[in-house]
Amino acid sequence: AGSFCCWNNNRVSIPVFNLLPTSGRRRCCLYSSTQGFNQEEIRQKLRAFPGGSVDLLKQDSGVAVLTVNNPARMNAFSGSMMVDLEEKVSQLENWTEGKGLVVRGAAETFCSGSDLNAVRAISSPQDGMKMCMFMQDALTRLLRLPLVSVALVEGRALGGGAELTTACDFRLMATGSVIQFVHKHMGLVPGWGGAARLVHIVGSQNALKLLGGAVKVDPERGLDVGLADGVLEADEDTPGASTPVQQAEDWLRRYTEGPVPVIQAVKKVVLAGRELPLLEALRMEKEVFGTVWGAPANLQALASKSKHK
Ligand SMILES: CCC(=O)SCCNC(=O)CCNC(=O)[C@H](O)C(C)(C)COP(=O)(O)OP(=O)(O)OC[C@H]1O[C@@H](n2cnc3c(N)ncnc32)[C@H](O)[C@@H]1OP(=O)(O)O
Repeated sequence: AGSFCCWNNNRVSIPVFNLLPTSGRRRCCLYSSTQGFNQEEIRQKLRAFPGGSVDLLKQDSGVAVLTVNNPARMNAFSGSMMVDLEEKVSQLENWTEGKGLVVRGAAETFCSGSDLNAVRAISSPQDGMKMCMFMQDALTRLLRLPLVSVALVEGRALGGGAELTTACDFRLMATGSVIQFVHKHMGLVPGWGGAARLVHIVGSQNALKLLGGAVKVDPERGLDVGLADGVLEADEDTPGASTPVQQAEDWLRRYTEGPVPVIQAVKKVVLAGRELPLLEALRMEKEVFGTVWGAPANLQALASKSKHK
């Protein structure tokens, strides 16, 4: 109880996430050893390609900032950064006070995908698939966090960087930024789950256009196809103007304002609706409903006789 399953390939059932209670959440992997997935072995292989970091700042406001930090390589993901990412996702899975998450890149650019130096060194299909499973697992768990997440896209989000934006609930694009699934130009397709998520976000027709054409998506086009949820205007000339991260946090506030259990419950019911067949989603909704019905926020709202004008 308290979790549900998906991925019945090879008759393996994988817990998706735990709903009750929020504390002591169990970490779960998308793949198991039956599919050749040994997380510790892959971690060790990835650590052989160091450089950069993925940094997590958890704030008292309940909104965390996750920064992809490798500016010398336009925030490309080294192997050790993939391990960092997975570790930071684990920390967020256990963050009971969390409500929101901003995912960004250091030095005013988002992420240029996987580090091509590492890619060259692990170009065997077997190793590539292991890296792919590791990143699919980390990014699926990122999207399934009971936090409302937004990718703050400044500069470029290329290849795996574009895939990372799809592992957030929302995407905010800064003026002049570009999201581009450049995989076709690299003789590849997305492997970090980016294609599957893109279809959910923009529909299969648009996904085919964006992947098949390796289209440069600027903010205008992003809004048009539904990949972007908002555009941040540059405001460098105004003294005291808020930074892009502050702007992203302000934008997110409309969804994260309120008690932690309620915000987390909202994300959970939406996630259930997005990932589960209807009957299972309805059951899950009932379970989550049970956690908020008669809970302090609900009782307080009833006592205050609030009107929704
Ligand atoms: C999952 C599949 C994948 O993600 S495959 C990887 C997809 N990504 C790419 O192919 C990105 C290739 N890089 C580029 O197109 C350009 O570097 C971009 C990002 C447009 C930036 O161009 P520009 O502003 O001219 O800077 P630059 O090329 O001089 O780059 C600065 C330094 O960063 C490096 N860099 C950039 N991207 C990567 C990467 N993905 N892996 C490793 N290094 C990368 C560049 O090589 C350059 O380094 P250096 O200064 O020459 O030492």
